[in-house]
Amino acid sequence: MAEHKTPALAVDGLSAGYDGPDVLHGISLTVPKGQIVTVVGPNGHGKSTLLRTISGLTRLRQGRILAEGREIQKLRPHQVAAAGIAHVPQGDLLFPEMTVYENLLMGAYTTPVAETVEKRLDFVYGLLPRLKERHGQIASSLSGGERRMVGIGRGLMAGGDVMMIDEPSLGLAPLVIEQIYEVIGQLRAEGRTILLVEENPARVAHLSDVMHLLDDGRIVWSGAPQDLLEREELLSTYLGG
Ligand SMILES: Nc1ncnc2c1ncn2[C@@H]1O[C@H](COP(=O)(O)OP(=O)(O)OP(=O)(O)O)[C@@H](O)[C@H]1O
Repeated sequence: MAEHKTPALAVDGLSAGYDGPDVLHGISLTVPKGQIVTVVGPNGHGKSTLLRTISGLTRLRQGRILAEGREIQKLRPHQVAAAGIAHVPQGDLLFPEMTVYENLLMGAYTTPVAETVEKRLDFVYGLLPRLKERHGQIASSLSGGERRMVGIGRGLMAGGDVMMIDEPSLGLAPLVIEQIYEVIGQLRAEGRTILLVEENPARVAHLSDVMHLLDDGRIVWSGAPQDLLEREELLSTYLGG
């Protein structure tokens, strides 16, 4: 049965921080294969830190991280990527003077086989035809939405089993946010496994299988997205809605 299968990604009792006290306190969650699991919560409460810790960019102080049941918490970022966890960070973090094509290729840096890279590129261009049209354009001349699409495309080029996407709506106009989430909806329809971070639950409820509400470094609520939207007291306490 599905619930007994090893999850694509699991976090168990994870605590992490920077120079000072812990930012995350005992986070546990699982991302089953083919699902979109979303972490929502106010800004500055640790959502990005969670993804960064899974990626090996921020130091884990306690707990375990498992990819397909295998412990990965001691791996370095490139090894985490090679273990199948792709990270689309907040903001665009593209190489501004490189073309769309070159930025996409950077996502496949752990993949030595040219044919595999070519296949992934075909997939990305099929999903995001606007990037195909602009493959030779330098990243700094793209619109905000296009840059975000390159970021997602670059994550897909890594060919991971799990994509972690950090607040893809950040700084975009409402119509462009819709386009970005349409793309994520297409990935969901493809059966991709995604750990998504977003501030506003209403934007992603329709896409998510499970939602976790993160407040002050702790998961304070987990459940079905529709249930969260109906819990007015949670929304007003934690999200000011
Ligand atoms: N590099 C860093 N060094 C020190 N503290 C940091 C660093 N990055 C984040 N923090 C702190 O960790 C806490 C959690 O930040 P984090 O970015 O994870 O939150 P968030 O929920 O993702 O919010 P946002 O969406 O605004 O990034 C904040 O208090 C932040 O100031």
